[in-house]
Amino acid sequence: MLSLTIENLSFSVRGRDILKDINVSYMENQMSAILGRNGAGKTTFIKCIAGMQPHGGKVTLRNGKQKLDRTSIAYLPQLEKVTSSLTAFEIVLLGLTKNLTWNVSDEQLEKVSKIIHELKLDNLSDQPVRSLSGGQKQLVFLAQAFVSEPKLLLLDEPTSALDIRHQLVVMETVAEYCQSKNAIALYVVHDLMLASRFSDSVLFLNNGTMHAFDHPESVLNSQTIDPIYNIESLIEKNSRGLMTLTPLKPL
Ligand SMILES: Nc1ncnc2c1ncn2[C@@H]1O[C@H](COP(=O)(O)OP(=O)(O)OP(=O)(O)O)[C@@H](O)[C@H]1O
Repeated sequence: MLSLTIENLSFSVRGRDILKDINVSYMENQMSAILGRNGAGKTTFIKCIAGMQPHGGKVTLRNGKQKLDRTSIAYLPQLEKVTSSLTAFEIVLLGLTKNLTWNVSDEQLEKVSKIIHELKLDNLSDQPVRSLSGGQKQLVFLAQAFVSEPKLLLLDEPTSALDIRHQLVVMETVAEYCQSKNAIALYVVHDLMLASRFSDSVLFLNNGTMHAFDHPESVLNSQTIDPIYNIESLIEKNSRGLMTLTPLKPL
């Protein structure tokens, strides 16, 4: 059984606490949203887990008794403007850089073709990524994250700048990946309704501390949300039992 355990995770810069004593754990097949205001520490949190940021405390990714290292983790940064003239195929191939040499093997090319096919990107394969739409780019970079078959996906705002349909496509693709590979996905997101729809748990960070960590239905309520964002909101359940949030006013 795959598990990710985070104990007393802390990070400070010049005496300022950016993250303080975060304790959370996740099990395989789980998707979990990381929520909080701008500057709350969300990106720093997933960078620490990815091993990209020196930190205090302990992060342990384990499959049964076996400890897994960074090669089992894929990190997808916030997509800035992509200006690369590499093709979609080449971008996905770069997801295998840990194992790439000057000679790319048929097996590696086959892996790339397979994931491109699974994400229905075949007809974009030869196009430079800079020519693709935001949604298409996001899927290409997800394919890059998937191609090494990581056990832990860390996604920083994978749905930002996407229309509603592409948000659903991306989130469903991640959910299917977690189920089929018995993986864990943590994703930073600002859309609370998307978090409620695609999470087994949500972590609310507030000024670098853990404000709440629980099932979405226990956490996504006005008592938790309003003080964090300093707003007044109306939160209701619709006929399908899913959350709807109407922001009423800033306080
Ligand atoms: N290496 C660093 N040196 C100095 N300050 C840092 C460093 N890393 C993060 N910070 C600060 O820590 C705070 C949290 O940053 P972080 O990017 O993690 O926030 P965030 O919740 O992801 O924000 P956003 O929603 O705006 O993307 C910010 O004030 C940021 O400036």
